[in-house]
Amino acid sequence: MVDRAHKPSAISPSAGGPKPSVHSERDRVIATLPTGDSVEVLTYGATVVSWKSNGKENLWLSSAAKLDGSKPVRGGIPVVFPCFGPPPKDHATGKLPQHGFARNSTWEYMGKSSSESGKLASGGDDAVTMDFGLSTQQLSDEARQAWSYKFDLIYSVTLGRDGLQTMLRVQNKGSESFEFQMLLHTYFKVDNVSKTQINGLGSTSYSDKVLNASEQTQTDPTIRINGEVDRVYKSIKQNTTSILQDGQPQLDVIRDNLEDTVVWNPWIEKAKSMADFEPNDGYKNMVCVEVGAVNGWQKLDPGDTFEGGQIVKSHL
Ligand SMILES: O=P(O)(O)OC[C@H]1O[C@H](O)[C@H](O)[C@@H](O)[C@@H]1O
Repeated sequence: MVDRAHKPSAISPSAGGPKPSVHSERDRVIATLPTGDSVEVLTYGATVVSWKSNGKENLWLSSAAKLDGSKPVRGGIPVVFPCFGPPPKDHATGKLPQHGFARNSTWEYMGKSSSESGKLASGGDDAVTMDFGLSTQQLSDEARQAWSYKFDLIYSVTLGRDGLQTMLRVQNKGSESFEFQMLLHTYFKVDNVSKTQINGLGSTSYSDKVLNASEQTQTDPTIRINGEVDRVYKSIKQNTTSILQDGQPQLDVIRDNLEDTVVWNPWIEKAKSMADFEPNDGYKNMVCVEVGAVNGWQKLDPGDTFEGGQIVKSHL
């Protein structure tokens, strides 16, 4: 059971008018605003699998994604912790699978809080937050043996009229320090990736995992996708990465206390090689813009807490 005592108490929404609603099903929790905007979160991986605003789905989810807990979800927002990518063998995370254990562990739904105080609730609009917890005791024996530190994670998913906020709080509950990476592996849905532009990463240095080349610099302020892209942008100065479609702003991804962003599109061959990536040409309708702390390691001393995440705003 994750300790929620340090969380601020719920703030009542403004009086009058319809309120957001939250209902839980066997394997997921769904929040809906009076406007019809909604967000759906599986307890498996605390994976956000749908976020709709203005009647439109903002997240890409493979039609072959496994939602039954047998495999991390291909799409939505998988949570990556405590390592990104295949961990280095000589690191404390070295025995864990690619992207760690958070995305394939079952989290506890800790309840909702309504608020008008969040960053999404400007102008007195109601917002609703759902908290999910994962701690050492909930891990599989395999994961706990591979990484034996004591921790609490609280993942807070807030839906507001202005957008979606997802924040991960990491607490060291043990008596020794540990190192971790974290990332929110968001699959955004786009109409046509060939006409998608990504702005806000200009003049930033990155590692190109396709070319296996580190220390590259993004000279063009706009990234266009016309082939496989797998880049880790590091120590980014500006907080907002924007996704444009046909030259029109579609989404803003705002980093909160995180300095890195991965841009990924598997393109034709890699998409075909992933059994859970369907349809095969689904790469045309998605781009991953993944905020995180993945450049080196975050060190967390006993009792300390780290919090980072994103606010995503849709312009459509
Ligand atoms: O197949 P997965 O383990 O979900 O990883 C999917 C992708 O995640 C990130 O974007 C990495 O940068 C990619 O190298 C990786 O291929």
